[in-house]
Amino acid sequence: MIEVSKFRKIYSGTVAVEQVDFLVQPGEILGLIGPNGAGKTTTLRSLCGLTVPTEGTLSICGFDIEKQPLEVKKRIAYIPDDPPLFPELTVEQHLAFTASVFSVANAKDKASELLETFELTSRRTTRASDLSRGMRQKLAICCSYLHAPEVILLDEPMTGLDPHGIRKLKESLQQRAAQGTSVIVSSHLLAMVEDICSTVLILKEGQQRFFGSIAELKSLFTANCDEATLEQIFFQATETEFRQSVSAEETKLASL
Ligand SMILES: Nc1ncnc2c1ncn2[C@@H]1O[C@H](COP(=O)(O)OP(=O)(O)OP(=O)(O)O)[C@@H](O)[C@H]1O
Repeated sequence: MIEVSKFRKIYSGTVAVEQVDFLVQPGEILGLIGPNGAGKTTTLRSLCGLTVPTEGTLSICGFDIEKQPLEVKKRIAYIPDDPPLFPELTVEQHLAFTASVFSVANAKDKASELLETFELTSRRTTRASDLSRGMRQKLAICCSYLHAPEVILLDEPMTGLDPHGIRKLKESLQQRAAQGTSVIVSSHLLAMVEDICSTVLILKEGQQRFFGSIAELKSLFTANCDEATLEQIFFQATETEFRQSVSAEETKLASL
């Protein structure tokens, strides 16, 4: 479970995120979308404690990110768009290191299975510095899955992946969500978001434009939900003055 309330982030005068509120239940995959500079990475980094929020409350599985960072780190996996690996460590050394940090049981079997799924078995002894961009991404995904996190945050995860890798990543996220994991995927690939996400959060220039189900978003813009794609609606939601209206009750709650 991921809960974000009244989140705001200002970097030395630049407002990156302004008053964002959303919830990702266990088993849900949230698509985090918005134009460049919308605040997507800032939101993900704040959720895993790499960026300190200016205001608001962010929690993972009921643990406050600022007050209980260790409890949060045990339960979370964050895959940034350019994962920081150790250049001198091999593929299997990365997995062994990750397993020891998180005290993973049966780590060797789990690591072998993940390497097989993401087609890295033949690269077990290759150093990270000698992997291709897509292979580094696949290794980061394998490492992040090893401790069976309850929350997975991914920033542009498809970048560099081949079609097999994209399919395996999508399937693995859906499988993990089906087992109760909460997932956030930040991406500009709207067809992929529409394919695997149950809910979306649209940001623009740090402002929350919409949070809710894709069906709900479509119903705001079109009479026939089946005909409009998320891509078509994205432009209407971000290139107009559209703001999701909130009910009178929510407005009252927000003002308390
Ligand atoms: N470390 C930082 N210091 C100052 N400003 C920052 C910093 N990181 C991000 N910003 C600013 O915060 C805003 C949001 O940036 P962020 O990286 O969160 O956007 P994004 O939605 O992930 O964009 P993109 O789609 O281009 O990756 C931008 O105006 C950016 O310039």
